[in-house]
This record gives sequence, structure tokens and C-alpha cells, in this order.
Amino acid sequence: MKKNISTNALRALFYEAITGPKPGLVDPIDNSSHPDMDIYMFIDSSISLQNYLQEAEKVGHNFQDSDLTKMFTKLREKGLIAEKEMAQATNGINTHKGAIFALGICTCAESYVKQNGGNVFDIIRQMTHGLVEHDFKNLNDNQKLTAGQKQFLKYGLGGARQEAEAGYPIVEDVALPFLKNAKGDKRTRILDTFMKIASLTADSTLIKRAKTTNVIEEVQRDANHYLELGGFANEDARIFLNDLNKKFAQHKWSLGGCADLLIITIFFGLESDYL
Ligand SMILES: CC(C)(COP(=O)(O)OP(=O)(O)OC[C@H]1O[C@@H](n2cnc3c(N)ncnc32)[C@H](O)[C@@H]1O)[C@@H](O)C(=O)NCCC(=O)NCCS
Ligand SMILES: Nc1ncnc2c1ncn2[C@@H]1O[C@H](COP(=O)(O)OP(=O)(O)OP(=O)(O)O)[C@@H](O)[C@H]1O
Repeated sequence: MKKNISTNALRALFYEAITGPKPGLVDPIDNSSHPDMDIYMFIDSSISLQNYLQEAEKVGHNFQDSDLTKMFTKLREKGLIAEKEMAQATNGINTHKGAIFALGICTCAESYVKQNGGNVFDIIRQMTHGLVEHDFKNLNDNQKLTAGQKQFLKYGLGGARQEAEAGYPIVEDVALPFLKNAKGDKRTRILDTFMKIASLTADSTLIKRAKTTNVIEEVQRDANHYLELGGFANEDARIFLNDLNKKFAQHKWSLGGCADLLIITIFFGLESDYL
């Protein structure tokens, strides 16, 4: 198989979608928290992003200026087009908005690094320098706001933008080393990595669904408990994960941001032959 950067980005979308059970997310067996989506839609949505991912790779490959925020600006223009292509493939459902953002950044940065050298997470920090301030400086309550914008005004949380601007520390420092050292088949390693991510993330999709930030501590505790039980290789942990899946379905909680962090962890894992 030709495994160029954008192919690995597409593989990451598929690897994440087919892995289950993922509490709060769509997988082939269960979509309880997202009744407007199913796994077939995720296949269509992923394929609709193929062109964008190739463009993101090209932007990183060809960029020459020393100001990497300009590379991010170029990428964002392509990201807006990708959002429209996704909407066409899904009948307007938001399957991959966060992934267009996060995976686009990582694909572009990885491609830049292959051409110019450097640490990919440093490059991401340079690309997104000042992003939170830039995007949120003119917000006010009279506008129609996204969940992320509302949470910035209400709680001071930076969400997906903050993670990017910090250079995805959950991925660089924890999830990627965790995936590298994880044991078992791909499903086990990916699920355990997902729960590791859930044990650390303040997910704006989860806060939106639960309508409180208190949910973050509860979910982080549950994710840690699953890992303490030994992860997917251990029967008690599997039972606990199924119960957690039911709890998420009952409350209609989602982990959309953790999904994106998992997708980019898988992407870097594929790039580094960890998977
Ligand atoms: C920053 C993005 C992800 C969305 O921001 P927006 O304010 O529209 O939505 P919101 O903040 O509610 O987040 C949307 C998604 O972010 C992801 N997310 C949530 N929390 C986190 C987190 N802690 N870490 C990473 N991702 C997260 C989830 O997928 C969520 O569904 C991006 O879509 C964006 O920049 N939108 C503006 C339009 C644009 O420039 N689009 C092109 C993007 S390349
Ligand atoms: N398997 C999955 N892979 C990736 N993301 C997933 C998956 N399942 C669910 N999601 C996430 O769910 C998010 C959508 O959640 P939600 O439906 O709450 O958002 P929305 O459509 O923007 O908001 P609303 O439904 O409030 O209008 C997607 O952006 C995506 O991140």
C-alpha cells in the first residue's frame, strides 16, 4: 500500500471509526449518543475528506515563509471548503468538523517537517500561535455562538483551539507514548489509548451535552478506573466499558473532542509504525 502522509490521515479516520465500543461515539455496533449518524455516514464523510487531506499535505510540502501562522491561514481556507464537502456527503450532519481542524493541522505540519525537519508538535505550536486570542477576541453574547465559543465566554475554556495552540500536549506527552507501549491487538491498543485520552481531556462536546463542567471529573475518573482494571485485555475492564457505554447512551453524552485527539494519535502512530 502507498502510505503517504494523507493516506495515513485517511486511515486514521477509518481506524478510529471502526473501533468499539467507544462510549459516546459512533462505532459499527452503536450510535446511541448520535442517532443522526451511523458508521456508513462516517465512511462517506471520511472519503469526502480525502481531497482536503491531500491538499493539507501539499500546503505543508510547499510552504516556504518563516511565519508558520500563514501556513495555518492557508490550511483554514481549505478547511472551510472541506466542511462543505463533508456536509454534502452527510446531508448536513457534523461528523468530522473537529477532525477537519485537528487532522488537517497535523497532516500539514507532518508534511512540513518531512520537507524541512523539526519537531512536529513545535511546528503545530508555531502554526497556531495566538489562535485562541485571535478567534475569541471579538465574541459577545449577541452573536449566534458555537459550543466552544459559549464555553470560552462562560468558563474561560479554550477547547479545540487551546489544544492545538498548546501543540496537543495530551497527544505528544501521553497518548502517543501510551500507544507506542500498549500491548495487544489493534482494537485493544486503540480503545485503551482512547480511554487514556478521555482520562485527561476537557471535551467541549461533553460539556455541551451534559450542560456542566462537573461531568469532566466524573468521566475522567471512570476512564482511569477502566485503565486500572487492566484495559480491554481484562474481562472486568470490558464489562466496565460496556456499562460506561450504556451510561453515555442514557445521558446522550458525547466525547467528540476525544475522538479527534484519538484520530491524530492514530495518525502519528501510523506515521511512526506503532500500529
Ligand atoms: C476550532 C474548530 C474545531 C471548531 O470551533 P467551533 O467554535 O466551531 O466549535 P467548537 O469549539 O464547539 O468545537 C467543535 C469540535 O471541536 C472538537 N473538540 C472539543 N473539545 C476538544 C478538545 N478539548 N480537544 C480537541 N478537540 C476538541 C470536537 O470535535 C467538537 O465537536 C474548527 O472547526 C474551526 O476553526 N471552526 C471555525 C471555521 C473554520 O475555520 N473552519 C476550518 C477549520 S480548518
Ligand atoms: N466515531 C466518531 N469519530 C469522530 N467523531 C465523532 C464520532 N462519533 C461522534 N463524533 C463527534 O461528534 C461530534 C458531533 O457532536 P454533536 O452532534 O453534539 O455536534 P453538533 O452537530 O455540532 O451539535 P448539535 O448536535 O448540538 O447541533 C462531531 O463533531 C464528532 O466530533
